[in-house]
Amino acid sequence: MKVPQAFRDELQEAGWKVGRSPIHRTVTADDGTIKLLLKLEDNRLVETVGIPVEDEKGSVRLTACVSSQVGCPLRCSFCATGKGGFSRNLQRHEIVEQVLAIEDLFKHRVTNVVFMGMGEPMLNMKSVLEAHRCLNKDIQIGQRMITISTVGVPNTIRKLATYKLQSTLAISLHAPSQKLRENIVPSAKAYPLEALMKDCRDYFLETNRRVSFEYTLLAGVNDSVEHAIELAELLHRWGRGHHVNLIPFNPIEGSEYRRPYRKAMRAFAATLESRKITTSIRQTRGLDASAACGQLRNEFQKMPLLGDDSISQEDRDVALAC
Ligand SMILES: C[S@@+](CC[C@H](N)C(=O)[O-])C[C@H]1O[C@@H](n2cnc3c(N)ncnc32)[C@H](O)[C@@H]1O
Ligand code: SF4
Repeated sequence: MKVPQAFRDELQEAGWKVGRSPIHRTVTADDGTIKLLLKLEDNRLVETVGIPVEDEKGSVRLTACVSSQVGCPLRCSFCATGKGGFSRNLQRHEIVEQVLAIEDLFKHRVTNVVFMGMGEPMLNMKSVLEAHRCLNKDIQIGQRMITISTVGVPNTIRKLATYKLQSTLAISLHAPSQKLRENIVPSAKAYPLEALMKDCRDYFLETNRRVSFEYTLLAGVNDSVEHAIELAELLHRWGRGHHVNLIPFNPIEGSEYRRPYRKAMRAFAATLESRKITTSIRQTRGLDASAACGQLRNEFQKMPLLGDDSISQEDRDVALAC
């Protein structure tokens, strides 16, 4: 697909060079998932994943999993991106061109976009919202087909609510209690769980869009039936009709975590379902393509932590507080 003219004009007006970052590497999995590394103008590498899924009628849904930052400063304990360090925020055209690269590679329109690649979108809200606008208005991807995933950055969910997007906000929760969450997600210290849940409830009241919750299952850490019961109680305290997406841990190099057995994942899901919380277990795709987020980039590039000044002092403070 060609770069849309409106997008090209917009970039030129803004004084940006209209170009496409070349593909540095692609890795293709047996299930058709393709992970690619784009080489940015400053030689930094960023990961994007294309995930094709064929429905019963034979039509293909193509999801682009895009990055919002080069690396991530938030250092969640199970995430290869966090372990690889942080370099800089992506600009809007660097986000949009990931989608175009996926379209070119698959020779198919991208139907869904998820901000679940490298980086924390809410630490780069301005570019993410500009890219969102471009994907929706210029590339004609429906707002409801776009998901923004965040581990939670103070004050950003309230701000996002004011835009009244029709897109899905997904919160990476990973634990039903503050203590456990802090162990898994260091940035939770700066944003207590109850404050995060309150902001999610307010987001729903403001936008009428239900927030969905992601929960990466780590064997022996957060995957017991007791954890599921506690999670159901937490969610019911803060609203109704929640959806939880369980993500089996994708092993990363040097990690102490393990992926739970299928039986434990099913028991966790059944416990939530029996408490009226709709639950899905994310199918692991492209595992054979070193698919855990950030892993491929780490193989090709080591980066300095917070070594760049394109992140604002405010965001840097949040990152360093973690
Ligand atoms: C890479 S993050 C990017 C978006 C945002 N920073 C966030 O945390 O929601 C997207 C999702 O990938 C998940 N993730 C990261 N590393 C993972 C791993 N090794 N195994 C399973 N899920 C992982 C995170 O839990 C998060 O829900
Ligand atoms: S899970 Fe998200 S917030 Fe956490 S380190 Fe990875 S990219 Fe950053």
